[in-house]
Amino acid sequence: MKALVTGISGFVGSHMAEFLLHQGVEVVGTIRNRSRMDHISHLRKDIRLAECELRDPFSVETLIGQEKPELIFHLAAQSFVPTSWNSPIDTIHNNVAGQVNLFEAVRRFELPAKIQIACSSEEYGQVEPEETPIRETNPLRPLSPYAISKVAQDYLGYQYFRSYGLHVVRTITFNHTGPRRGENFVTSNFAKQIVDIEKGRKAPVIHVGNLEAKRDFTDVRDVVRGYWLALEKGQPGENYNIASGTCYTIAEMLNTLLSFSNVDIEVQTDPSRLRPSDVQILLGDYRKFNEATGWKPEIPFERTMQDLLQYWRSQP
Ligand SMILES: C[C@H]1O[C@H](OP(=O)(O)OP(=O)(O)OC[C@H]2O[C@@H](n3cnc4c(=O)[nH]c(N)nc43)[C@H](O)[C@@H]2O)[C@@H](O)[C@@H](O)C1=O
Repeated sequence: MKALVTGISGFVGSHMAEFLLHQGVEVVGTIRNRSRMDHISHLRKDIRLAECELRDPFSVETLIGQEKPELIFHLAAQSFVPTSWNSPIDTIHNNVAGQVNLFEAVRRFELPAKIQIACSSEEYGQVEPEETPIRETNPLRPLSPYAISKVAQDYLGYQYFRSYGLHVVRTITFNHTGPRRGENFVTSNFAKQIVDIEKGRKAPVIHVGNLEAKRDFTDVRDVVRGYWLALEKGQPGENYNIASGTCYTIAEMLNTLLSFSNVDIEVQTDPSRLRPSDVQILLGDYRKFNEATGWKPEIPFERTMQDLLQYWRSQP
């Protein structure tokens, strides 16, 4: 069995590759010439890398024609919400055109591949507290250009299934974190600041944005197991929430991290970390996915937070 992982050098891509190798699957991953390789350096002898610019139809067609994978995990994306306000067109182009190119190449070669696409809980956007836990039937009220790009990816998945019968399974993943999470994202950002304080590299002040927002965090290792199950047991054309079913305020998440450290810190709001509009609450209902695949989260939030701190402590 051969799997293609787009964005293999990224946070989720590297965990996906590890999971697939454990299943005995042959792994090919896409990178770009500016990709950082540190997340996959330990896997280099076990995986194959292909340079591919997903925004370039020719590049994607060449890759798909050469590799003809049976499974595709489409994880490559511009995934940081604040960047999408600074460069909205780039985010939309990158995320949407990349996926269209992939679908068109699969279609052109009539490849019977199963394709998982990484959609996002950001698509739900403005959710009222009484509308939680969020089901797949909730309305979509996206609040950022990133969220718009994910709505487009999501509905393109639906449309290519309906129009051409592509085996597309849409996973709507809520926040996920764990070792190797990029330092821009809130869990890693706070964990790294704590470790910098522990190591005496930084004054004991943590800079934060909106601490009131509520997020539903799943461990990345549970998420990639979900992506595998989505292709093994999920129905083509369907969408599935992948979530923990519990949410914390960002302040609670910070306190959990701090409970595993002995630094004394001051918390300071940095206005540049506040967003033009922030999704206030994301709390997912994963029953549909559980019924289809048997998936449920296994790694407790506290362990994820501990592992994340350990990751940053182990970095030079
Ligand atoms: C499902 C979804 O999940 C992620 O999107 P996100 O929720 O925007 O993730 P984040 O870690 O940037 O922010 C989480 C919350 O934390 C608040 N917050 C407070 N203070 C800071 C802060 O200092 N930095 C950051 N980054 N956020 C902060 C911030 O305002 C927001 O309310 C991506 O994986 C995305 O790709 C995706 O699909």
